[in-house]
Amino acid sequence: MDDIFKQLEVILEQRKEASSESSYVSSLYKKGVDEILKKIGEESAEVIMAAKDGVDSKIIYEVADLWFHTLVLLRHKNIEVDKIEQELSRRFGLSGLEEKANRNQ
Ligand SMILES: N=c1c2ncn([C@@H]3O[C@H](COP(=O)(O)OP(=O)(O)OP(=O)(O)O)[C@@H](O)[C@H]3O)c2ncn1[C@@H]1O[C@H](COP(=O)(O)O)[C@@H](O)[C@H]1O
Repeated sequence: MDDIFKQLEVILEQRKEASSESSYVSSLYKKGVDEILKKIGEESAEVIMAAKDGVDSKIIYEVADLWFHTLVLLRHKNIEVDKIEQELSRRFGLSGLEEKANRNQ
């Protein structure tokens, strides 16, 4: 699962050098962080509307759009996906869930 995030991370880094005419991501970088944040806002609203509609396929589609644009933001800020994984792992450990999960294995 996290493999796709890592693969996308590589492509999103490469897009910093690409021409904006051929690449959506490159054009977003060129428009600047406010445009990336705007997309995240729009995609968040679309996730909410999809969840209200209650159609699973729409929710999946919109969450993919939201996660994708969040990955673009992270790459723009040079924050690695690993850092998010580490933060979630830290919280998992803090909550004692890790211990419980290990006990149930
Ligand atoms: N996963 C995605 C991805 N998900 C969503 N999008 C784009 O994000 C935009 C979402 O915007 P909206 O939901 O508002 O939909 P829209 O109305 O069609 O788009 P707009 O006209 O509003 O921009 C669309 O233009 C989608 O094409 C993506 N664009 C690219 N990728 C990945 O990023 C890689 C690099 O993309 P390029 O930079 O385009 O080569 C690709 O190989 C893909 O793997």
